[in-house]
Order: sequence, then C-alpha cells, then structure tokens
Amino acid sequence: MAERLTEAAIGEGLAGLSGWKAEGTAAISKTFRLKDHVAAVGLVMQVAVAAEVMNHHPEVAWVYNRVTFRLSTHDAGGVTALDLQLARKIEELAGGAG
Ligand SMILES: C[C@H](O)[C@H](O)[C@H]1CNC2=NC(N)=NC(=O)C2=N1
Repeated sequence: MAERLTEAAIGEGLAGLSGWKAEGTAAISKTFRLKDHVAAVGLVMQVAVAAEVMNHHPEVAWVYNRVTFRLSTHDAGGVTALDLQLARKIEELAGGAG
C-alpha cells in the first residue's frame, strides 16, 4: 500500500513536473489548456486508459479546451508516489501542452 508523502517529499517530486501545484499533502493538481475542445477530450481519454492500467484514477474537471487533473490516493488519504507517477504519465500524454 502506497504511503502518504510529506510536504517536503511532495515538493521534491513536483520539482520535475512543471505547473503542478500541491494542496498541502492532500492532493496535487494541474490545469492544461489544449488547442481546442477535441484535443482536450483526447487527453482525457488517454489519461483514463492510463489510469485504468495503473489502477490509479484522477479527478477530472473539463471545460471546453481546459482540463484540470487533481490527484490523490484515496486509500492513503493524500498524496503518494502513485500520484507523482500518474502526474508524470499525464505530462507524457499531454506532450508539452498546458
Ligand atoms: C479497488 C481499487 O483497486 C481501488 O479503489 C483503487 C482504484 N483507483 C484509485 N485511485 C486513486 N486515486 N486512489 C486510490 O486509492 C485508488 N484505489
């Protein structure tokens, strides 16, 4: 079971993830602005598949061409290494968008 990370560990983990914000130790989040609505849907779908493969799922808020992913590990009640791993995967799928 993934362990909840300290604020310091989260900060270190976010160092390599541009634009991600920590909400204390509860969650990390980032809003991506895609070129249009369909590009946003495409990213959401790709992340959904990756999340299913990882069995680690994001909260998603999507408005036209903007998508916000909020990550936390429900089983641990806050941010774990799984959330940092999913954030890295989302960055990979977003391919520099955002
Ligand atoms: C039963 C299933 O493995 C668990 O509910 C998984 C599914 N996806 C998950 N996603 C997230 N973000 N946190 C979890 O604790 C989690 N647990």
